[in-house]
Amino acid sequence: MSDHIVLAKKNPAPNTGDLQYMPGFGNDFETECLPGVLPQGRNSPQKCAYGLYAEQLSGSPFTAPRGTNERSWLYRIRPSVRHNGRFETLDLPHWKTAPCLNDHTLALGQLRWDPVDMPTTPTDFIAGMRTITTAGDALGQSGMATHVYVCNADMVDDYFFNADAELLVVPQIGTLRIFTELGIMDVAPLEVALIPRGMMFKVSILDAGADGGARGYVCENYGAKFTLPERGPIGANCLANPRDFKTPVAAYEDKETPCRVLVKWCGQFHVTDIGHSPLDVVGWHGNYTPFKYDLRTFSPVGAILFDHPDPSIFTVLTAPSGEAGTANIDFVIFPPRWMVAENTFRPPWYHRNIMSEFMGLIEGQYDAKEQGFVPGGMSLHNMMLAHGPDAEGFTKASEMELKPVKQEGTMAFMFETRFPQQLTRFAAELPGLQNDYQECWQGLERRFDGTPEGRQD
Ligand SMILES: O=C(O)Cc1cc(O)ccc1O
Ligand SMILES: [Fe+2]
Repeated sequence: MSDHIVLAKKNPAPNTGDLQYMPGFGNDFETECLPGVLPQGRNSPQKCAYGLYAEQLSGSPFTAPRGTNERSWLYRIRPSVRHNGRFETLDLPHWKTAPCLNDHTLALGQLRWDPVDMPTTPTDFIAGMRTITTAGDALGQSGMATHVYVCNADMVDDYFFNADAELLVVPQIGTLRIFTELGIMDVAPLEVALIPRGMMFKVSILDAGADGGARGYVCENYGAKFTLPERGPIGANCLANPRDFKTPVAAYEDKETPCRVLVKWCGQFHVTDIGHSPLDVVGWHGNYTPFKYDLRTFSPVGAILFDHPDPSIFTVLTAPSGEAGTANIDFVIFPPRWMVAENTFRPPWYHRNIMSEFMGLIEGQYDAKEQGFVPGGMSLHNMMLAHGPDAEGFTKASEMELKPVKQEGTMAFMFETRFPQQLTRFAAELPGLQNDYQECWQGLERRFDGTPEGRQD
């Protein structure tokens, strides 16, 4: 950690490296780098301690119901408005925003890709964002985009905020250090991080992969914020537990050198100069916060006698759309777990879905695909398009002895949305697009020639 960064110290949690986090989902937190930064019993005293400025960051309308009302109070060296004049437009050609229709000529179909290559020239997290699909309409504050980021350079004097969406970051290779206005999070593969809409941040690569860079997936959520799904009859525990979400303690940079603030706003990018680091929040309190979550702390609940349940049992976070049970986005994982169901075809069933499914693989193998879906790769099974296990997977799962089997060393995930996902031209023209993906189902033969008990071949 460099000299000019100051970190608050508070209730160190175990196993969090040199950074500290506060546990809980949607809590009202408070954290300060110096004693007495936070005013007590009020938000906006005539003079703030240490001469700081008070600034509110509203993540919901003032009048949102208590359950969804989110804001934080930031006590900072300068207010955010202190930058050098107007914004200028900036070109980031690979980061697209919905609606982004008819951008390619690829025919409709089930799609799968090999991993996107690492960049060969210095590329930071923002420049390395490559949009794969867009869905809905960012201006209508609904829908989402899926991206892959590939980067090999740190953001040093560049800072970014996204007015269009919150960002759910899913690293696949390399550990990211995400320095936000509210604190610093280190996020490694098998962890995810959420950066709230409008919150300033920069990303550096803490630990690059073997090929010198970092890669991962991002879900850009234009709609209502990600929250925990209801557990229904599961009760008060399991799935993603609130205390496993970690919000960083306050941290600030006291840096008085030329910097830039980059903004994504209604699908366009803008930049302005600023003479200091905008990550200058010395203390804050509130419930509009970034957080990270370790996917290994997800406690899966599944079938313990027979049948394959709907994958919604594996929902980590859901972003509601306003229509009950119809998510703008569900973030679903397929973690290591025991498969014990008797007399059951255990992998995912053949399926057509009104929701549109984008999938990625962080490590290991996914149980519906024997080959071709590799870590860092992705697949798209769009609205109402049929999909399911490949022929090899079907044969194996139909004939295996159904003793308990542990699926180990695997972590796949899905960004599932109610909106059809529109492919970008970049995705349609990626060299890693598998032209032979359909082949994986061609070995599924006609099977209507068996006995009532099922064909024995
Ligand atoms: O592989 C998929 O398509 C995702 C998926 C997984 C599952 O267990 C059930 C349905 C489903 O769509
Ligand atoms: Fe599916």
